[in-house]
Amino acid sequence: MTDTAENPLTAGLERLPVDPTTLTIFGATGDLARRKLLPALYNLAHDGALPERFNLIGIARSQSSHEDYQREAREAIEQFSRRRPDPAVLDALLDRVRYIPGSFGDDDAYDSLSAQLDEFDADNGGPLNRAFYLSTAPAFFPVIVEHLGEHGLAHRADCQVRVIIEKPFGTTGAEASELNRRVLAVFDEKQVFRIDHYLGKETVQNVLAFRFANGMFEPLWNRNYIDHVEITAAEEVGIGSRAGYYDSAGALRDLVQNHMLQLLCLLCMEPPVTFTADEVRDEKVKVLRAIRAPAPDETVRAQYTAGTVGGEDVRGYLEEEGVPPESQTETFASLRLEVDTWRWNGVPFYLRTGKRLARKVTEIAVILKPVPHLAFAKEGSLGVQPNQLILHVQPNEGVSLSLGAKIPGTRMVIRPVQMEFLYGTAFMSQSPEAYERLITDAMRGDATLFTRNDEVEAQWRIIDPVLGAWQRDDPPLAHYEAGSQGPPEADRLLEGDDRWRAI
Ligand SMILES: NC(=O)C1=CN([C@@H]2O[C@H](COP(=O)(O)OP(=O)(O)OC[C@H]3O[C@@H](n4cnc5c(N)ncnc54)[C@H](OP(=O)(O)O)[C@@H]3O)[C@@H](O)[C@H]2O)C=CC1
Ligand SMILES: O=C1O[C@H](COP(=O)(O)O)[C@@H](O)[C@H](O)[C@H]1O
Repeated sequence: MTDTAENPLTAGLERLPVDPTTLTIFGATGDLARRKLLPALYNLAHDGALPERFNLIGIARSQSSHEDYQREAREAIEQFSRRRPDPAVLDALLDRVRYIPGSFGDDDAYDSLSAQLDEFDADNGGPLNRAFYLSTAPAFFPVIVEHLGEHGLAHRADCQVRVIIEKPFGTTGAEASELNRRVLAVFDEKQVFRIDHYLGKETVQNVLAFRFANGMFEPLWNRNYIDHVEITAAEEVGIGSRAGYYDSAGALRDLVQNHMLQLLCLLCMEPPVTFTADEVRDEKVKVLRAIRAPAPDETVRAQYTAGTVGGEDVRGYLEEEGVPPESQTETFASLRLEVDTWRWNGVPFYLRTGKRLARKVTEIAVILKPVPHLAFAKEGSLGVQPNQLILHVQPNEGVSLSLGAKIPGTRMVIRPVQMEFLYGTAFMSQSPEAYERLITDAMRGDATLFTRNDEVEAQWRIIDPVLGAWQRDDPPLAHYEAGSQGPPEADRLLEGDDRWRAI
């Protein structure tokens, strides 16, 4: 694979202009900053996609100096970057990094931040745009936002100020509304960029390209031709060292409320007139509003027990470090949803996600209705199956379509074959990480791939009743062996609609 910049098929496409910016990461020593944000910034620098005048400020609790933090950032980039770092690019990036030790609730930290921002402005010959990335535990989101407001850092007449907020955005609809209220008391909605990193994935954006750049699928894209849809986000990994967060979240909040509902929105939304932030998000909100919350018997929740994943014995969820021995938290969630619109009425959408499943796979499988009549002899048509269109989000990014084809020979015997588009071979390039795209878009002020306040609240409106029922043990928690296809209870949801595709 060639680098994007050197690839004739993609050259020149990455460099949309970004105004000079100072990016501040709150939680700069944390797991997300180290594994994703710093490497994304390096890769943007490598591609020449950062503004010429770009500076980075890290804030966290640890008492480090600028030099210590630059060293930590170098190590994180060397360990996690998708590319082997070029020393010259890395040195130039780190040279513009500063660190402020301090507590998020402490006014001194914001005074130091304000002074450092002014210093960067002065060094760069004038005011730079400011982006504040809240890569912290959610409890700090309102604290930081309010301190930014109190210290006069939320609005500036001479530059753009933006705030990027990590997930989870609330743990219930009520919390999300309250958080929106507190954030929007300080910032205007157009300054706010709520991250859902799935929207930064190339293959997720390709759902829109696939639907709205190809005329041939639109006539089929409705209840007349589509039988049902399966959306899977399966992971091999367990919860790692994130028990503190995960045990209070669970799979429904962690992946369904955000990433999976976003996939569903992109799949179901009506075409926007133009590809602008508010038009795209208006259409997504309409989809969310058309989904009624599922009844308890249209949901499955389950927890993994010990098993084998990728040939390695792994422990069960209750044995994971930091998980309370009685925990009822689900590590697998599955829902049956319907989108009550003219286009989709009666089409079931099945969602499933889980940790410690057989392999990592995220895909959208659109299963079309069977042909109305088979003219072929019975034995020849045994292999005829409804067409399946699979949007492979990860891995093996691409799209495949199953077709019935005649097996070569003297008899009319049919079996399914695959037509495939693979990103790797079609574009001969490695896709950028989601955070590369999202950080650039936020610095450019393009909110198309970020969730709006009403959107996030509409997502919770679907999830809240499920959480309520699950708290009442309805349905009871099921179990599945690590490394398996998930709990057998999930098959019950699909009754009459085939079987889940194998993970
Ligand atoms: N990690 C991941 O893979 C993902 C994380 N997210 C979200 O990103 C956010 C950050 O997650 P993650 O990086 O994992 O969290 P971590 O716990 O690893 O990092 C938290 C950061 O906040 C700092 N911090 C904590 N308390 C304070 C305080 N009182 N004052 C100042 N600094 C403080 C820590 O500083 P110090 O180390 O110096 O104590 C550290 O830099 C969360 O909202 C999470 O949900 C979203 C998707 C994936
Ligand atoms: O947001 C999250 O996503 C990851 C999965 O992301 P992916 O890009 O690897 O598909 C998940 O592991 C994590 O629990 C969740 O918080």
